[in-house]
Amino acid sequence: MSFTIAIDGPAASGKGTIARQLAAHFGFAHLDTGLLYRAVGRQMLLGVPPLEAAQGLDVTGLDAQALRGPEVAQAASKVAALPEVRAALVDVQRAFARRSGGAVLDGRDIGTVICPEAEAKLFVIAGAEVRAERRWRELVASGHEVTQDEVLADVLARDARDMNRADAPLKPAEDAVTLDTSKMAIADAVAEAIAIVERAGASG
Ligand SMILES: Nc1ncnc2c1ncn2[C@@H]1O[C@H](COP(=O)(O)OP(=O)(O)O)[C@@H](O)[C@H]1O
Ligand SMILES: Nc1ccn([C@@H]2O[C@H](COP(=O)(O)OP(=O)(O)O)[C@@H](O)[C@H]2O)c(=O)n1
Repeated sequence: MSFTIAIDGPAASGKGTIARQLAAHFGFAHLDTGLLYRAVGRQMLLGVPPLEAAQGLDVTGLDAQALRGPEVAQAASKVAALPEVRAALVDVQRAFARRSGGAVLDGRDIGTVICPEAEAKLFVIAGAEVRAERRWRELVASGHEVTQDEVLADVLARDARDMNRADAPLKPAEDAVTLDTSKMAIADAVAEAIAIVERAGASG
């Protein structure tokens, strides 16, 4: 059996949190596709040409902790605008989406480009100030020295780049259900996401 849940949305909207908890609830595997672009972005900061980095990426060995910072996030959204980088990362994501036992992928173009046939699609949003505050708390807790204004600027710059690029821009798929988590606690957002996925035919 293969069942794919596609979750897209802007930076720090809560899609990763929802994706992880949906995967645990339904017993599916989870792929945070942002980590792929972050890994390529980090390589670019180290001087490796982005296409070379994308083609040589070891997707099993990604160190999420080392990829979480705002500098890597900006680099990720720059390499993510390069069509050849996106093309180099398509196959690994599609193979993951179709693995037996079910899969949850979160990113920007999962419901639109990577897996338009996904059985369930969510588009997770929240106000920019709310998202910046959440991400700022998370970064400070993990030892990054950043101000809330710097995080807001990072989030807004990435949103603009991600929404306005020509190739696979951030936008909801026509058949995606939008979930606005601005005023929701994590548990409520997850419960709502589970209900949406159950309505799409998954059981768990
Ligand atoms: N509904 C929510 N209410 C409060 N905080 C949240 C909520 N959803 C996520 N968070 C927190 O916000 C931060 C960003 O969430 P995350 O799931 O990583 O977002 P994304 O994957 O969209 O970038 C995390 O620290 C997470 O714990
Ligand atoms: N499927 C995806 C996932 C991420 N990305 C890019 O990678 C960057 C980092 O993604 P991320 O999901 O780790 O970012 P956050 O939402 O966690 O802040 C984004 O700003 C996008 O530019 C993408 O283009 N397509």
